[in-house]
Amino acid sequence: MLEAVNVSVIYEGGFKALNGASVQLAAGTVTGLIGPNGAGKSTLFGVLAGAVRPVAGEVRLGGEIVTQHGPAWRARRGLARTFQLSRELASLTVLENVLVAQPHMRGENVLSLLWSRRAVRDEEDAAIDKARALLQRVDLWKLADAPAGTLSGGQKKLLEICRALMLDPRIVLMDEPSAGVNPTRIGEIVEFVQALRAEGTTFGLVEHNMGMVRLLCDHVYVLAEGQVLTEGRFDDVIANTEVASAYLGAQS
Ligand SMILES: Nc1ncnc2c1ncn2[C@@H]1O[C@H](COP(=O)(O)OP(=O)(O)OP(=O)(O)O)[C@@H](O)[C@H]1O
Repeated sequence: MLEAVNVSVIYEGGFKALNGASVQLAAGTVTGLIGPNGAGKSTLFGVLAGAVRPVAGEVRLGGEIVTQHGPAWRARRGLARTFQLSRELASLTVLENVLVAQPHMRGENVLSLLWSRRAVRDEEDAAIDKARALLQRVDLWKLADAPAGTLSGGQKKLLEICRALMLDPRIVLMDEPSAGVNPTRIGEIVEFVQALRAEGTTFGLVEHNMGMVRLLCDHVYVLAEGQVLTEGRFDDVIANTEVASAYLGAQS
């Protein structure tokens, strides 16, 4: 379980992007954060991941208070986040993209490299096996040697999820997985996330595509002006007239 409790964030210049927001991502579920542009959804993701430090409130991971720990520390505790492929990563191959997401245990330590080349090689072989298994699941292994920049929008999203999965996360935060994806291909991302959830992975999802939210999310929080306006099952939340007209109507 990952939770934010009464978190507030003030950006430079004094803008209060979050104002006492609380959310819980229950284990083995997909939790959606929805709401209008500027509501604070990405900021709240940043707080959960450790990239944005709240001025008030706390973050708990598996019951432990982790507010003071950054993204790398939280990633080692099983919390991963998907990132849009940067320009640099787009020029690497699909396989290289997944391999560079693997945390290096011995490989980055020069001394142990010298002492234990064999162990490093074994580790690399294991990483390649893991990467291959992931890419095969999403039908990208056949494109392993293609530059990632040549993939379709939907394939890039699947690759971003595979990169996150190299960390063996218990929890994955996904910011707008439908962005830039042909609507006819969104189902492939939905199916992959559903399969991973069935295996026990917990997801947080910031998403404007309400079709995707409806298909995927067990629980939804509606954010507005840095606060949680309401929460519940998707159908119940959108049945709330205030939410439907004021916050979702223009975007769904
Ligand atoms: N680094 C920053 N410095 C100053 N203000 C910021 C910063 N990042 C975000 N903001 C502001 O904080 C508010 C919340 O932004 P945030 O990106 O969290 O909203 P969002 O709900 O994810 O919006 P969107 O749906 O458009 O992505 C916005 O008004 C935004 O302009």
